[in-house]
Amino acid sequence: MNIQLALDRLSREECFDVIKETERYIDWIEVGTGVIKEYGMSIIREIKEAFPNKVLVADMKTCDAGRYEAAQAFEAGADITTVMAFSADKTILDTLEVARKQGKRVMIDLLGMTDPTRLEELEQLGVDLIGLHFGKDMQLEGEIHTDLFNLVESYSTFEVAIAGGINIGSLPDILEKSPNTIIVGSAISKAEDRTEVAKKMKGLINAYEVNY
Ligand SMILES: O=C(CO)[C@H](O)[C@H](O)COP(=O)(O)O
Repeated sequence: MNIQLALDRLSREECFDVIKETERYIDWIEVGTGVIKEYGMSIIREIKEAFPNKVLVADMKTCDAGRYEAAQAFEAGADITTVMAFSADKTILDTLEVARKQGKRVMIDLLGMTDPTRLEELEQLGVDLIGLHFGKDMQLEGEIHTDLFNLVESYSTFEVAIAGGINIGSLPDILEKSPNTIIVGSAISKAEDRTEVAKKMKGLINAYEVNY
């Protein structure tokens, strides 16, 4: 099970600080949408150059012009780019094609998605990696719940990531659902001792995997 460190609402310098302080305990690095909007593709390039052995996720949240945006992200060094589940099928197919040609991947972000038939369609389109997502603004009114997994429980073909305010308190319930990747942003990046929080979260994951 991977930890994907999400870098959101951080300056360029803070992004590097957070990675350096936690790199022993994280597997994937996500350059957040807001950070990409602030610094452009150059921050993806710089982070990949500095940490070439980490899988780099560009949280592009693409919803149109898929071919162009996927190429942009991959050219900058991303290994995975994100595309919204509500996008047109053509957008999703185009991004998957660009990814396949370059040996890269697309993560489909299910933010706001409640329609199980869309999952069926995504599977038929060839999607293999999806992100369950309890959004930042939704977090102001509640907490992530494992009900999110209901959307994908009848599918064994998807590799599943999950995001949305996951912290040390909510991690044990999430672990019970055995996602492939746990995306953690503010619980680590805004912590006083980031190293300690990342270490504890990785420790909980390792302990769960040993006993599973
Ligand atoms: O995609 C995102 C926001 O749209 C974040 O990367 C994701 O929600 C993880 O961050 P946090 O743990 O702070 O919620």
